[in-house]
Amino acid sequence: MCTAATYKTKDFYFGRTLDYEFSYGDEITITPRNYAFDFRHTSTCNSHYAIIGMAHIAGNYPLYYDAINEKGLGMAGLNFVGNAVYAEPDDSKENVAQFEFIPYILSKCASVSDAKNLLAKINLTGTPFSDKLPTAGLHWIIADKNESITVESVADGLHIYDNPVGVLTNNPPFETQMFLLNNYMSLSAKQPQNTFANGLTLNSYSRGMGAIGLPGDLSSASRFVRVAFTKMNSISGESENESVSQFFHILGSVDQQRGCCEVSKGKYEITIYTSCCNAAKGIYYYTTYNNHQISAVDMHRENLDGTELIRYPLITEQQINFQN
Ligand SMILES: C[C@H](CCC(=O)NCCS(=O)(=O)O)[C@H]1CC[C@H]2[C@@H]3[C@H](O)C[C@@H]4C[C@H](O)CC[C@]4(C)[C@H]3C[C@H](O)[C@]12C
Repeated sequence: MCTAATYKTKDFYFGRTLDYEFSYGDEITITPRNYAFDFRHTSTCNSHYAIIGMAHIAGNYPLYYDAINEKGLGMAGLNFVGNAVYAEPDDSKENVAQFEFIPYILSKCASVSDAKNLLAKINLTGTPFSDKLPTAGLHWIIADKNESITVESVADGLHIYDNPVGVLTNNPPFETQMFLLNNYMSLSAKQPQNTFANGLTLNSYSRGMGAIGLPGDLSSASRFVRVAFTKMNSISGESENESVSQFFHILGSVDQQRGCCEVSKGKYEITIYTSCCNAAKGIYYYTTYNNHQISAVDMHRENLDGTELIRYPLITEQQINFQN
């Protein structure tokens, strides 16, 4: 399972949890402006916006899971297994392989509005990266400081939805996730009023009773509701530390602990990493399952006019701050 979320204070923040039972070998990867993107079906793109995000690098190619570009646009891919259906290449459109969808959009678009225009010309194909890395069944969230959209490629084509909550999880399809929110419209951050029935006295005996009914399990549909409620009721200061801290708390509401989600005998899905990008400043913050200390890579501390990928392996060991 995975969850992506957006958050706005003074700056715009974008991130996700990556939940899985194993890691492909992920690195914070900066693609500078002059790295040549050899897109599979279209021409090579020699000059583009710089990108920072989490990627598995294969054959010097950044296979991004989630990233932002220097213009403040963010994009993340989340599992959509069983529903994702990609197209065959079509000569009348710009064919983009699913593994290059994030770099394709982030290298060319400065905003969601740009992305919408480009998406109208795109045919998303199932072309695999290699026989070792077959096609991943995903759907995507694309967001900037003003708006978010969800992109789903399904049996009847490519769908682009406005995403007014700015969150995404996995199955079922996004429209159904949004519809299911109707079931939770009476939840509140405030204490509830007794509307149960006339003539019966009921009392709020604990704080937090306005959100009784908020689902607590790890299913994708439940995480969607939980993170939407948490994010949309979130209040924090506007400073960088307060904003980043609050963002990790939002995604902390859907954190996955080893042992609670068995995917096959003895194998458990966990939150491998949690990311939080300051999309305005080009900073990628992250924590990992075993390291809750926030680490960060700032794209603007690198030469963004270069031609080679810049890679930072994840710091996965906890650094406990002993005070005595
Ligand atoms: C497994 C990851 C998604 C995690 C997730 O959504 N878990 C939820 C599980 S479930 O639905 O609830 O069962 C996805 C997100 C991005 C994916 C990677 C990126 O798409 C980049 C390449 C794409 C290649 O086709 C396959 C390898 C790969 C390197 C992908 C491996 C894997 O499918 C990743 C890492």
